[in-house]
Amino acid sequence: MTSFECKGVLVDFPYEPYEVQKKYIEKVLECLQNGHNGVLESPTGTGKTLSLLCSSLAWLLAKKAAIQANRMLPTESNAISMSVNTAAGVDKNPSSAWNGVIRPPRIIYGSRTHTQLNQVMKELRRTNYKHMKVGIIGSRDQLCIHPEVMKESTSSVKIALCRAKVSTRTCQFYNNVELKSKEAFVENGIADIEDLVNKGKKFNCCPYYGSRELQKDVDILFTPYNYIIDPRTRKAQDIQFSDDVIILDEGHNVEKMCEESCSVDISSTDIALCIDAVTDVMKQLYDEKNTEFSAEPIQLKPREFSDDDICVLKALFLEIEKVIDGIELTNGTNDKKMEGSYVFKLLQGADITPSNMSKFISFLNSVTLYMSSTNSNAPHQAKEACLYKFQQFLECVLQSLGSNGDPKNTDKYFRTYIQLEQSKYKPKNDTVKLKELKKGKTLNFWCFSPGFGMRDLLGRNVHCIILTSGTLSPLAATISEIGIPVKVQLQNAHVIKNNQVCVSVIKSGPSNKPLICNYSSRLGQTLVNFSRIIPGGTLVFFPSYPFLDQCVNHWQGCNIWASITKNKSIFVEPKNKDVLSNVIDEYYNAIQENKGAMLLAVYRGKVSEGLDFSDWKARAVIILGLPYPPYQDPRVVMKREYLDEMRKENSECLSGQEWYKLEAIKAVNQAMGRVIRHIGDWGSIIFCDERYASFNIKSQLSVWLQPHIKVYDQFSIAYRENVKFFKNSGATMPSAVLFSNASFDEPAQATVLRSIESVKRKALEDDTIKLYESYCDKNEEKIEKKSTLASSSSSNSILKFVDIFEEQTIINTISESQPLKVDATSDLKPLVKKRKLKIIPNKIEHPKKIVNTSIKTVNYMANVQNILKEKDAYNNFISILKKYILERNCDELIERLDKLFPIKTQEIISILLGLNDFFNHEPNSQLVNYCTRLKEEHDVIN
Ligand SMILES: Nc1ncnc2c1ncn2[C@@H]1O[C@H](COP(=O)(O)OP(=O)(O)OP(=O)(O)O)[C@@H](O)[C@H]1O
Repeated sequence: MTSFECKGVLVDFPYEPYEVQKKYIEKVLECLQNGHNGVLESPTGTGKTLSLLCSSLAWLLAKKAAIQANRMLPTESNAISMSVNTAAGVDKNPSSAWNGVIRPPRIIYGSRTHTQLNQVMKELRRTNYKHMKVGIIGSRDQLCIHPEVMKESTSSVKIALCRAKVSTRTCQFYNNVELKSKEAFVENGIADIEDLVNKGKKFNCCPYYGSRELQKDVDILFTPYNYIIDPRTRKAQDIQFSDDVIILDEGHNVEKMCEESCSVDISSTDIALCIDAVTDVMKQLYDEKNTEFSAEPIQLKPREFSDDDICVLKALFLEIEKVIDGIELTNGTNDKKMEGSYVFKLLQGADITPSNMSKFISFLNSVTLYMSSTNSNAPHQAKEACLYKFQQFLECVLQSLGSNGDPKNTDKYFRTYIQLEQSKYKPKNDTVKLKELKKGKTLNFWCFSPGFGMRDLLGRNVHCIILTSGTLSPLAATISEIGIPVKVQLQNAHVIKNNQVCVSVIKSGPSNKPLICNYSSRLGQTLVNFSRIIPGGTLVFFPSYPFLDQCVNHWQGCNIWASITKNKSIFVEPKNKDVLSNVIDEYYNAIQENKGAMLLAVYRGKVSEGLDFSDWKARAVIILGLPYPPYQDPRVVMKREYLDEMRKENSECLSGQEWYKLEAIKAVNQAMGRVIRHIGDWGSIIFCDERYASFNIKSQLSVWLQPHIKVYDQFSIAYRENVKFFKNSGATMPSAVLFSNASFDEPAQATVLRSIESVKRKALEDDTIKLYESYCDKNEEKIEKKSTLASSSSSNSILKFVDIFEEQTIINTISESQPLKVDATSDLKPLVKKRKLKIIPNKIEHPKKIVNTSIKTVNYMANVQNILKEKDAYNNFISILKKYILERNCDELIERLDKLFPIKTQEIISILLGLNDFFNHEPNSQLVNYCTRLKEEHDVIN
């Protein structure tokens, strides 16, 4: 543990701080002392979390001391008082007082997920501040311990059921909150969600409500940041600020979340279910009256509305349904783009206006409460959830007026978009007829300004907001989007040395054709090559799931997939997040088994953030394409249009096109940040797309990475550089320990490693060398074994042969120094000379064995390409071949070839005849006869 002074504040730190940490801490203190907002970027692994925790809590102690000192020693001239006041900084909201007593602020620490917060809490345990009062906010999903509520599958039903039990005081755990929550939840130590649940069970006390009670009195409150940003969640959780400091860690998604949390939609089906819900309530009211005379009256919550109210509500929903039905969509596009306030006009048609909306919302709230307390069967709950959804819709629409209730805000920051309803969920019962669904519409109310939500947050008596992440580049764009005044900025360098990262932009693939995302074959061959030299884990990012699927299908249909799997086990990020953890476990296991693994994932997906890919879990990230948002997507179109309008008013605002491009870059920055996770980590970032060579794109990538970028025109040179990198780093980096010897799940592995004395370090290096040798030996063995196979057997699959043709769109003679174009370990005759690759610590092995290659095949395809010239014609040739192989219809083959080559030169006839060489196992006499005939004709003519 070390202590140092920064801006008059004494900061205790568990390690000797890195230079970048000192800079970071200084900026945090600048924000806290002056009440200024900050946007701070510091790459992953630079120890942001510790810096944030130690600096903010050190400042909080100074602030508390200042409050105390001012109470005891009110004279400004007092030296002690002056120094603590300097450290504490300005009193931005001097009115922050509880019961007349000035209350110190809280640090509200928001991160994206609870998993990330658990990591933060682990870091807190390492510090001298671990004894400060800690709170955590969780949802009912995470904290509820009532067996009946827990077994429900959807959050909205859980909420409804919980609220019903609380309001009728039928939850024993809730009933114990008042008595037992202090005993259960207040004690020394940092309790995470799991601890709260365990304590709740032990004391029979509700962790959700119990922990909520105590949150007002903590020093630091951990919460997923949607609880801070989303106004509706804030309200539901009763989160109020009082001169508190808001930290939004992992804040690269904050802009999106701000927009999302202020956007809503409602569909015709939802309204139909609301009508059903109200009809059910009417029936219930009728039954209620009848049960008054039954022998055992049912316990009901006293309702807060009359029978007449509920009839009015039904009439209102019928009116809304009519209004939505009556919206005329634009011919052709079947949608309608309108200004934000259009929603108010629609609602006015059903007599819902801004002035009566709040009343209406609380009326809806009492109806849903009544429903949840009286009936809990599934269809009933689905309807109740829709009623709740409509209530949320209205709340969001009302909030669009802003804190000052100005209708101009709605038009300035929001847009309405109406489209035909996509049937997301089918009605389970007869309540909604299908034909009604078909003509249904969805009313989207979208916020396009993250600044709207951020300004709202800032206006709620907060001391300052610090937005931080490893990837906020380009900073100016981020600041422009969040739309609040930002006085403190930082873009930190990395803590790693130059030899720990290799960044290559590769402009062309192994076949020397430009690398760009459309060509799955070229990308596939690139991956085949890299799969041979990257040790441990490799992450490959794709711009979208459809493109990922397309590549996987294509590669599985040819030899690419098989070639990669010989070097690495391949895993694909599933769309369903429930199975993701299994896939990740298997990926980790495959890496531990020494063969290594490759994980194909999508930008903005689960793999691109939040999972641990330190050390061997990702020694390389391969970047494919540029993940622009879907250009035609209505929301993307409207966001671009919105920004262009804003740009006219404010030249500092991003234009639609700028935003669109930056969205792609931000996703890339996030994905490539997976590779270096701590000071001892090392790895390669490989951009497989020529567009990254352009200044415009390069200059938007994370600042720390830019000096490392090397652009390669030729694949072979980039490949060799990477071979060298893996050889050198593998041999010299201390953290290149075999993780099978270390605890795989321990994120602080690096820290442990760093503390290993130099003697042990030598042993680690030896381990590293062994690891490389084992990779190398295995690889070599495989190559030798399979090469023999390949040369001894003739092509056993013509279909594969055709695929190879398709993959190898260019077939030039390849020098031995070049990387491989085709996998020599495949069952096919290799098309090119193959270099045997061996990675050893001190030198790169040069090819020893050259597999006999079919130059004839190479030349053949080159000739076909030469003659056909046009890409379409060449593709047609391949498809004719494929079809023939599948269907064996020789007449059709000849007929189509005849058309494809209308002029029959000697060369063309040779080509056609030459085809037979590739049909080794099935000589095609018809083709031979056809060619003979052509030759005779040709000879006659000439
Ligand atoms: N000065 C230091 N010396 C040694 N270890 C440190 C130092 N600072 C932080 N660490 C440790 O380094 C590890 C990596 O830091 P951490 O993950 O907090 O970085 P980060 O920048 O917060 O990353 P992320 O972007 O993922 O939040 C942690 O285990 C942390 O305890």
